[in-house]
Amino acid sequence: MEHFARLLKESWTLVESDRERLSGHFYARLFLLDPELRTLFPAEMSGQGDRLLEAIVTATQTVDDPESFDEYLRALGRDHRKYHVDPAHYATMGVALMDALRSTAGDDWNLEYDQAWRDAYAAISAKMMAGAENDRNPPFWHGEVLTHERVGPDTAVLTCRALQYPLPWRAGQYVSVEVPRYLPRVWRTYSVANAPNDDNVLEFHVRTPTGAGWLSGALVRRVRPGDLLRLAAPMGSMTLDRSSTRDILAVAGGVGLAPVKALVEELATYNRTRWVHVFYGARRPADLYALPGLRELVEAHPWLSVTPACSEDPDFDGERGAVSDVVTRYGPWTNHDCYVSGSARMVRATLRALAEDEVPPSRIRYDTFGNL
Ligand SMILES: NC(=O)C1=CN([C@@H]2O[C@H](COP(=O)(O)OP(=O)(O)OC[C@H]3O[C@@H](n4cnc5c(N)ncnc54)[C@H](O)[C@@H]3O)[C@@H](O)[C@H]2O)C=CC1
Repeated sequence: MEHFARLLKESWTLVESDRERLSGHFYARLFLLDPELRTLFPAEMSGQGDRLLEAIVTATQTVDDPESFDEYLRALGRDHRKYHVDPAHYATMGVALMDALRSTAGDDWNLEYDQAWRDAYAAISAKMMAGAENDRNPPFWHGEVLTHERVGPDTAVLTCRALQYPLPWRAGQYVSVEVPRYLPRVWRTYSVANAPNDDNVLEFHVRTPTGAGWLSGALVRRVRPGDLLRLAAPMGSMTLDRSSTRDILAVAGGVGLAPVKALVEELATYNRTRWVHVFYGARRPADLYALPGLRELVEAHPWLSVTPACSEDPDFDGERGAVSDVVTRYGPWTNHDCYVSGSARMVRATLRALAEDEVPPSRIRYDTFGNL
């Protein structure tokens, strides 16, 4: 297995710096092999298109740890049902991937590399197909927007009800979202900001700093109550371990508060014994949109404390600085279960702080949507 993983990583270095060419070749080949596949992708390919290749490559690079990535790949397979991907498509994608790798790598590509990628792709696609096949849920749910509130110039909190079928997510997980009316076939992941409930209602917190994020832009600025969304495949491992008796540290940056709020709501249904400390960082006080709701939860639950922090307001009447630094000031957190949610850089900084406190990695849960 070590040799196999080394071959994959070594060969990846031949194409890594030429991602654009790899991606261009992959999609050109894919659509030539099966022109029908083009209809599964959005009209505007930049950004979205790369996600497929990205997912394949990420999975291939993690093949040396098959146990821990088994569930990830199955979930990815379940998630891909929303694109109406079938087993024949997986075979076509494999051919396009191999062609793209060979032509981008050039003369240094060899037979050993070729075999390693073919084996890796076969293993990954088999797991993804198994995940898709065993999924009893629909490929996606329709969700009707119930409420939409602008809580800042760039930020919205919205709720929607999944229609027809129950949507079984766990507190802390994320789902894929599409807004067919404005951006058909463009899917992005968002953490669900509330705990599962009998009403099948999901809450999302979305922020889009000026100019960034098509889908987030539509969710913040265009979506209205009554609009239909599509939701797919709950994923992610930032979930509660109910068997643990350790106290909890949750660190959230900006709208990274969403999954943390869901976890706290879930804890409110059964916790009596674990202290739960939430650190909630934002740039300015006006960005702490969720603070009033959190304060209500603190009033209701004696085991909960919330510490807000502002990183860009030297006059803030509370903790100042990046939330990762603030957490360090309150530590050590060595004996806590830790949850971290925010931008990739915020997560990285917080993981470093927790490593200094010697928190065992197995007690830290996080999901990032960007590369760490
Ligand atoms: N499950 C998850 O991990 C989730 C992650 N997110 C991500 O969270 C991010 C939130 O973005 P915004 O609301 O714009 O937050 P932001 O960029 O305004 O940052 C909020 C706070 O996070 C901390 N922070 C940011 N960059 C940092 C750095 N380099 N080092 C240390 N601390 C840092 C600071 O305390 C800052 O005040 C997005 O990237 C979003 O994709 C959102 C929801 C769920």
